[in-house]
Amino acid sequence: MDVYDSKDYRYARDWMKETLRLLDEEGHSSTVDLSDVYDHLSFAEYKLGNLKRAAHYTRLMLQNDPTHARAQRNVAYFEELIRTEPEKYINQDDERGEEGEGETAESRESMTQYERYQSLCRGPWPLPKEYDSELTCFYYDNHRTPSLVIRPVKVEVVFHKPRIFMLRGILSEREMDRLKELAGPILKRATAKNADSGKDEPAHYRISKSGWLSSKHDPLGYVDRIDRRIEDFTGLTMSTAEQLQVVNYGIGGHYEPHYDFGTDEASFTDGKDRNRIATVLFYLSDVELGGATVFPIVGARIQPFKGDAAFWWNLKKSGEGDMLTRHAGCPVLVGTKWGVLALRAQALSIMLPCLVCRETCLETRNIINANEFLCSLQQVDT
Ligand SMILES: O=C(O)CCC(=O)C(=O)O
Ligand SMILES: [Fe+2]
Repeated sequence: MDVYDSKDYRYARDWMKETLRLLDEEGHSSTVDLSDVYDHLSFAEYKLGNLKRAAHYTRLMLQNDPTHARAQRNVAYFEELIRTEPEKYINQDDERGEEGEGETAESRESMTQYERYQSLCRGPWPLPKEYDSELTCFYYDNHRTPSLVIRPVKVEVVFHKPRIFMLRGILSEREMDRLKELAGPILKRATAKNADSGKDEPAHYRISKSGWLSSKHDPLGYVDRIDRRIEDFTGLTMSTAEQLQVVNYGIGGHYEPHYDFGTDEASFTDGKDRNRIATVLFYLSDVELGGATVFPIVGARIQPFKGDAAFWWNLKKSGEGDMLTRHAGCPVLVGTKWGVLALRAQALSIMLPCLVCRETCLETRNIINANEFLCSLQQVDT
């Protein structure tokens, strides 16, 4: 019961419910104790804040074993909490009853964030009707950079709020092979910042291997060339960008919903005054099953296609984080997933006046480009 021991109660609940389903389908099992399953299920629901369900499973446990003293005490305890503090203990999950019924637009509305993530990982949601006439595709060049003029980027707008762009066929087979080759020796279990300790540590919500690609280790110049291509089409300077990050997910690998921009004050007050304005996520592989990139708040879903990249702005023109950009990498079910992340940071103090008013930034090359890109791709604040 790894998920249970690691306090991953949502998954623990899913496993327990699957056990119940199998017991129901296959009849009695000599190895699985039904009371034990209800006991774990009840505790998981309790930890998830669903007291009505927790009480329900404990009652089922009592049906199986009416003398179970702890179960008797727990039912009384849950009932007392539901009676005295319903606003605290009856949440959306409880009100909706058991999940698993067919999804509708309405039921999606009332899902928790995490359930939206899970649902989108299972399959796409229909796009809002008003998108029909708005999703477009076009070739993009900036009329200036020779490599772009010769080979414009094929852009497809796949979502509007927030704007999500797909850059089709942006990497060649040779480039992708080279990136994977460079990644081989540097891939390590990915880490994330632990909010309590402030340290980078492996985390259950991010299961993958990753590594930073330095152009120093690439005498053939592939990394530099890709970095420059990003600079050319976004206009965002490489000088404040992070190194390219290769990510590799095996079966079950995933990255739960998060923001790419810094949400804490420290991101703005560490003297650097910068934040991750945009994300480019290159896909170096197709994924046989699973592995989509999803945006649970807005219901967007991107299926990885080898050679394509997804691009979105993390910050609004005001420099504030765009809260609609919360996104996740879904669990890979069959196959492996390779990606390269290019996170672009921009010093906000010099960027903001330029994004608001084009005329004020004529001297700064990268800023002018960023502004043009914003305009030409009709970046809109939401
Ligand atoms: O793998 C994905 O689809 C998303 C990865 C991601 O969001 C990240 O690494 O920040
Ligand atoms: Fe991300």
